[in-house]
Amino acid sequence: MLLRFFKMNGAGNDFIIVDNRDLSLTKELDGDTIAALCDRHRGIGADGLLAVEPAQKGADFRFRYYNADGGEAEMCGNGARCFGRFTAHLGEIILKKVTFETIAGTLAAEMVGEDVRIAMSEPKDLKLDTGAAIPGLDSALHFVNTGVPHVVSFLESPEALDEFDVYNNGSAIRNHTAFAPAGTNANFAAVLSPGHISIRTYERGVEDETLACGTGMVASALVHHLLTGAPSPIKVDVEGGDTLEIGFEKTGEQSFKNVTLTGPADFVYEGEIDI
Ligand SMILES: N[C@@H](CCC[C@H](N)C(=O)O)C(=O)O
Repeated sequence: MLLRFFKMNGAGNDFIIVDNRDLSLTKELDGDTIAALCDRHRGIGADGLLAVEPAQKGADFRFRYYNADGGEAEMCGNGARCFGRFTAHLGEIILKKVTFETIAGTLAAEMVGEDVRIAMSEPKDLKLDTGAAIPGLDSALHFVNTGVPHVVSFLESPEALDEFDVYNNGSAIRNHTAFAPAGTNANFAAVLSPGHISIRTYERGVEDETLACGTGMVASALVHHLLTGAPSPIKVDVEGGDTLEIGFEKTGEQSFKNVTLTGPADFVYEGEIDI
């Protein structure tokens, strides 16, 4: 069959997006097919695939997200902005706000000028300095689930981050027994100035560094706040060159509400491919 798809990216994290509101694609889009579509040499190429499905709990849509390896993940921050932009354009009138159900909860996307702002789920399982370690890395491994699991480790300087081996260190953290069986994404960060950080992320399910990771930016910004007291909003520079903004309100020593992620979500092209 011919699959109609759209290609989008959020800060360089790139996605295939398909409209499955009539559920006609559900059988076709198995894990192997998704992995083949995301293959950068033999397929369309992407960090993940987003499917728009009908809502089950009263929101506007249901959000499904699959990593490049074909496995489903609970949430994707950059994907959520692309999903928001895409679904806002599905009707005759372009919507300003859409809501959608993810495995991590019901979220909202609001169009803010050129950007999209996601109202994120409340972060959970936050632990500063988990005590886990990998050989050759001295900095502490902090953990927080911002929709999906994230480790955050702050390096001593932006220069150290530039030269850092994200692939090998990220893979060691992603597969560390301390974060099994789900595994984790791994973010390496550096402070540029108070309230402004830079991060690089190794993504679970892509099994490599990506140009940006939205839930990773949120995790890193919240850890930066807890370690330094930097107030909301926090700016995050990513490997793809963009700077995004994380907003939050603190509700307790290590709890937050009204967490937002604001940044770009761009259409690239649309096409058809035989699957
Ligand atoms: N790119 C994402 C995160 C996607 C899911 C992640 N790879 C996982 O499996 O946890 C983002 O922008 O948040």
